[in-house]
Amino acid sequence: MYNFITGRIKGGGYAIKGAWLLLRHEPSIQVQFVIAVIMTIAGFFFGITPTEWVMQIFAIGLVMATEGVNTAIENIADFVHADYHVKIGRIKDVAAGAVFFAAIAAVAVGLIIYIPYIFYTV
Ligand SMILES: Nc1ncnc2c1ncn2[C@@H]1O[C@H](COP(=O)(O)OP(=O)(O)OP(=O)(O)O)[C@@H](O)[C@H]1O
Repeated sequence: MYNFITGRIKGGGYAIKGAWLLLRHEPSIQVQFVIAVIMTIAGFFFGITPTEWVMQIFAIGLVMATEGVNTAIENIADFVHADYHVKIGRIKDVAAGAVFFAAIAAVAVGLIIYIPYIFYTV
């Protein structure tokens, strides 16, 4: 039981270290983090509802998590095969495609939340 708990705490530490590495070294994650901060400020500014907060937080989390996994896949791909290979290109394209799905969903959520606040509030 003690080992289980210390193991989980250690795992959490590695995860926080990984999140910090992404924020420090990955330009795409840095851009998404800035967008997340702007959207959070917008949420307070427009006074969005709790449900809208949940949607927004999920959208931000989905994009940043997918981008993190994409970065890990890119790193693995470069590690196992640093030279050009058509399969490595395909693996990276597919991983980037996953981020694209998440980003499209996040943009849709953002538009659905904010268009009414921007255009229909008197
Ligand atoms: N070793 C390779 N072999 C074949 N194609 C590759 C290789 N490395 C990259 N590519 C192609 O270049 C694209 C960009 O790859 P790269 O590793 O530069 O990612 P990136 O655009 O910098 O991603 P991110 O912005 O998320 O860091 C890939 O999606 C793939 O099509």
